[in-house]
Parts: sequence; C-alpha cells; structure tokens
Amino acid sequence: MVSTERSIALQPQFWQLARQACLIGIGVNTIFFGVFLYLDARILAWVNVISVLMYSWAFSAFGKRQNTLATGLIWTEVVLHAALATLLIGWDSGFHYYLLLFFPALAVTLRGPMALAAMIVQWCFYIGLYLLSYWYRPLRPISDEALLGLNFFNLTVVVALFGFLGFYYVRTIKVANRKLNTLASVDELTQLLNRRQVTALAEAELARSERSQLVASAMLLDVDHFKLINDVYGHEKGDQVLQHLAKIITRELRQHDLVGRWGGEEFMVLLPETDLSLAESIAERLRSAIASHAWETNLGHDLRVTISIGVSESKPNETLTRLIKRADNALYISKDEGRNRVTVLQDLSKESELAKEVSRSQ
Ligand SMILES: Nc1nc2c(ncn2[C@@H]2O[C@H](COP(=O)(O)OP(=O)(O)OP(=O)(O)O)[C@@H](O)[C@H]2O)c(=O)[nH]1
Repeated sequence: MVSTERSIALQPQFWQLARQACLIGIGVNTIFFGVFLYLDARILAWVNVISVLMYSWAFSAFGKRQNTLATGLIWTEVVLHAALATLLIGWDSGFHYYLLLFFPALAVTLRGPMALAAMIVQWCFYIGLYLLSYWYRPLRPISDEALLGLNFFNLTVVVALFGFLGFYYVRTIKVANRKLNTLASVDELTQLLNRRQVTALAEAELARSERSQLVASAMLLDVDHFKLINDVYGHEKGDQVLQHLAKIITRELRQHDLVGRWGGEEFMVLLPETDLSLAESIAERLRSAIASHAWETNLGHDLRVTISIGVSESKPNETLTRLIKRADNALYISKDEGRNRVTVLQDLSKESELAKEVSRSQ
C-alpha cells in the first residue's frame, strides 16, 4: 500500500478504515504477546511488542495524515511478522494469511501496472516463504495443538478483515452511485433539477394526470434583460441572482410541484392537478414575489429583477413537448408585451395564430 497520486485521491474514509485496522493490529498483537509468553516462544512475544509499537506509530501517522508513512509501517510489520513467524514456528501457524490482505489493497491503492508489479512481488514472496517452510523445519517448533489454535485464530481475523474490506467497498460504490445520480439530475448552480431530470419527471407526472383524468399546468419563466444584469453587475452577480431566484421559486411552490432549470436564465415548472386559472394565480404570485425582491449590489443601489412567465394547461393525450411549446408561446407574448408579466394560453385558435406569428418573427 505505497502512496501514489491515486492513493492520495482515495476517499478519507479509506484512511479512516486503515486507521481502525491499526487498532485491530494493536489488539491482536497484544493477545499474541500473551499467547507466545505462555507458549514460551519469547522471540515471537518480543516481535509482538515491536508490532504493537509499529501499529501505534501507524495509527498516530494516519491521524496526522502521513498516509504513506503509516501504510509503509503496516506493510513492513505484516511482511516481517509473517516471515519470522513462518520460519520460527512453521507455515501451519497461519501468519502468512495476513499477506493475502495486501492483494486487494494493492489493487486499490496503486495504478494498474504498478499494482500488477507489486502483486507479482508479493506473490513471489508468498510462494518463497511457503517453499522455505516446506524445505526447512521450523527453527522454534511449538505443539501441534498450539499450531492449530493459532491457525484458526489467524484465519478468523483475516476472514473478518476481508469481510470489512468487502463491506467498505460496497458502501463506497453506493455512495459514489448516489453522487453520480445527483450530478446527473441536479443543476450545479441552482441545485434545481436539471432539464433532463425535470423533463423525465414531468413526463411521468403528465402520464399520471392523464390516467387519473386530471389536468396539469406548465410554466416557463424567463428572467428579463438578464444579459444586462450580467453586463452591468458581472457574471458572478448574475449567478447569485439565478441561485436566489431558484430559492424564491421553490419557496413559493407546493412540495409536489416540479421545478427545474430549463436553460441559462429560464426555469420550467410543472404543476400537477392544477388548472389554468389556478396556475395563472400561482404564476402571478411568483412574478410579484420576484419583482418585489431587492438584491443588494456594490454600486450603491438595489437591483430589481423581473421575470416573464408563460402558462399552459394540459389537454387530453398531449405530450409534454406540446404543453411546453404552448407555455413557450405564452412566454413570447409576455416578453413581447413589455415583460414582467404572466400570459396564459387558453384558446386553440389564438394559439395557432400565435404560433404563426412566432415562427414569422424568429
Ligand atoms: N451569470 C449567468 N449568466 C447566464 C447563465 N446562463 C446564461 N446566462 C446569460 O443570460 C443571458 C441571456 O440573454 P438573452 O437571451 O439575450 O436574454 P435577456 O437578456 O434576458 O433578454 P430577454 O429574455 O429578452 O428579456 C446571456 O447573456 C447569457 O450569457 C448563467 O448560468 N449565469
């Protein structure tokens, strides 16, 4: 587990987990200290004292974010401990199991070719240790019963650590997936739903309304002369205005209404179970809340921001695209008639006339 660019980028929880593993190392080696004293294997008892010191050092190094030093200490401890115990009391003591833990750890912390190279070295070391213990008798043999007990204990600890690693990675993947889902569905600036997500949810809502024979209404809201706000007060102020507008719109709507950022300075709202006259009054409430809000500026006066809104009501078997097209046409009228106003499109003849007018003027 040598530190590289990639290991630095690992999640802090990974280092937290490694730090907790140091505590397990301290606990396990303290138990071993007692066991080896009891078995009169004094060299190994002293090795355990050194191991406890190394894990304590690694624990403290993780606390100071010296992750490379800490992982180096753990690696050295495990490799030396496994080698010494195997040579002194034999392969059957099961201390070599701990070396296996490094294979997934290397795969995670190192880059592809480095990880592969490190795994090959680790594997050669493992096989080398096995062959040595096969060819030579243990230097300080202990009883078969003691060997069996140690083997079971070591196997249990290693299996538990593999289990923890598994849980950690499953949790990490879940958290990453949740983040990806949020990134894919939320607009970063305003934290509203992005266009893709609000479209998907609005389509589902429209289908639900259709099944229940209810109407829904759509609104398109566009900030008036937003280019001028950017030009006069700066892009950053423009961003702040958009963020705050998103908050006002959300605050003024009901919980089950859908609101998303439709484009640069344009928002889309879908109001389930809402007919045109109710939608119009909601739109008017929004317009007036925004028009009455004063933004502080660094030019010694407050900034006033207004929005124009177009509203449309769903018709049987209508697609979302069609519903929004009508709201867009209504928005065009609001802009054309002087801005800071709400327009609803009700009758179809007016709509088709307008559609022609819009296409002529675009
Ligand atoms: N600050 C900021 N500006 C943006 C963002 N997205 C789009 N804009 C700007 O919004 C402006 C929109 O300008 P126009 O389409 O001309 O519309 P307008 O100035 O609002 O005029 P009307 O809509 O006709 O009232 C452009 O200058 C874009 O650069 C954004 O995320 N942040």
